[in-house]
Amino acid sequence: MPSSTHDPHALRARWVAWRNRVLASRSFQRWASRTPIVRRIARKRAGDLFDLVAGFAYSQALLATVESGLLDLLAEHPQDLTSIARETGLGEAAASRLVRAAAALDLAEEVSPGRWMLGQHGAALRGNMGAQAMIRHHRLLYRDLAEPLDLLRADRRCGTSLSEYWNYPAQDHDGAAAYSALMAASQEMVAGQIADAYDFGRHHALLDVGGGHGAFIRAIAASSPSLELGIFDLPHVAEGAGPAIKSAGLDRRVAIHTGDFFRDPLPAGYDCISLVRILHDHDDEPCLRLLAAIRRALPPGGRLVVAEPMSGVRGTGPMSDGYFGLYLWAMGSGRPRNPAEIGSMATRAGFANWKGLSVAQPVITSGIVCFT
Ligand SMILES: C[S@@+](CC[C@H](N)C(=O)[O-])C[C@H]1O[C@@H](n2cnc3c(N)ncnc32)[C@H](O)[C@@H]1O
Repeated sequence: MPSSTHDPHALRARWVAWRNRVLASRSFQRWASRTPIVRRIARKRAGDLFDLVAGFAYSQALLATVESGLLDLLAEHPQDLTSIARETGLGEAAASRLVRAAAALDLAEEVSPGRWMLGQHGAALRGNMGAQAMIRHHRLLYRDLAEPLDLLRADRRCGTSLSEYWNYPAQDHDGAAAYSALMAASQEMVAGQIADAYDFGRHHALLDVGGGHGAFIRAIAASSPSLELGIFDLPHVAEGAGPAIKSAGLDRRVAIHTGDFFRDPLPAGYDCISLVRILHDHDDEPCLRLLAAIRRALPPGGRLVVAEPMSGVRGTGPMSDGYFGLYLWAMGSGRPRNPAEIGSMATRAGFANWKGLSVAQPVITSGIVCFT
C-alpha cells in the first residue's frame, strides 16, 4: 500500500527500509569492512552484534567467575594457573579456560605471562555485592528463558522459577528472607541515587511502602537525621526488619507497620511515602489501587516518591526493556513503565501532578515525585 503523504512518519519508515536493505547486503558489508573511514564503524557494529549473539555465554562465564571465588583470589596478588586451579577446585585446563574467558570480559587481566589479577570490571564487581547477588539469582531467569518464545506464548499465570521465587503473599518466612536479602544487597545503590535526587529532609515523616527489611529507610535515615520513619510490608517480611533496624540503632525512629497494601489501609501521619521497586512488579489495575490507597493516606501537601528502573529514560540503555521487560514477564506480572506512564497512573489515582527526578545513574533506578 503506498504510504500517505500526510503521514509524518512515512519518510522515516522509507529511510529505515532503504538503510536496512543496504546494511543487510553482503556486498555493502564487504565494502564497509575494507573502506578506511567506515571500517572502524563497521567493525564496532559487527562487534556489538556478535556480543548480542554470544551474550548468554558471557553471562554464564560471569556466574562461574563469581561462584568459583576468582574475584577474591585475583584481588591482591598475581596468581598462576596452578594456584587458580587449586583454589577454584578446577583442573588446570578448565581453570585456564575460565580465567581466559574472564580476561576476555575484563573481569581478569594477565599481568605477566601466565599470572593473573582482576581486570577493571572484575575490580568493580568485587566491590558490588548487590551485583554479585543478582548474578547468582540469574540462575532462575536463565532457566525460565531457556525457550524464550515458549515463555512468551505461555499464559503468564503459568508457574515459572521466578514467579515461585517472588510469590510475595505465599512465601514462607525463609523464602521472604531470601528475597529480602537479595533486595537489600542492591538497595544501597538505589537509595544513594534517590537521596541525591530528592531532599527527604523537607518532610516530617517518611513511610516506605513495601520496604522489606528496611534497607532504604536505613539509608535515608543517615542522610535526613530529623525525619521520622516507617516501613509497611507483609507480616512475614516486616518481622525480619526489626533486627536490622535495631542493630542500626534506629528502633526508636522507625515504626514497623504490617499489612497487605492491596487490602489494608496504609497508616496515616506520614507526609511522604516512597515506593521503591514496587510498581514494576504489578500489572496496571493493582498499581492503580495501590496508588489510590497511598493518595488517601497522604495529607494535603503530601508527596509520593516512586523509584524503580524505568523505560524510555536516557542513560538506561537496553536494561529496561531488554532486561527488566523479560525479567518481569518471566515473573508473571508487572512491566517496566516510563515516567509519564507512572505519572499518569498517579494522576488517575487522585494525585494532582508529578515531575521526574534527575537521577545520576538511571540504569539502577529512575525516580518521579507525585504531588497531592
Ligand atoms: C521487589 S521487593 C522491593 C523491596 C524494597 N522496596 C527494595 O527496593 O529493596 C517488593 C516488596 O514489596 C513487598 N510486598 C509485595 N506485595 C505486598 C503486599 N501485598 N503488601 C505489602 N507488601 C508487599 C514484598 O514483601 C517486598 O518487600
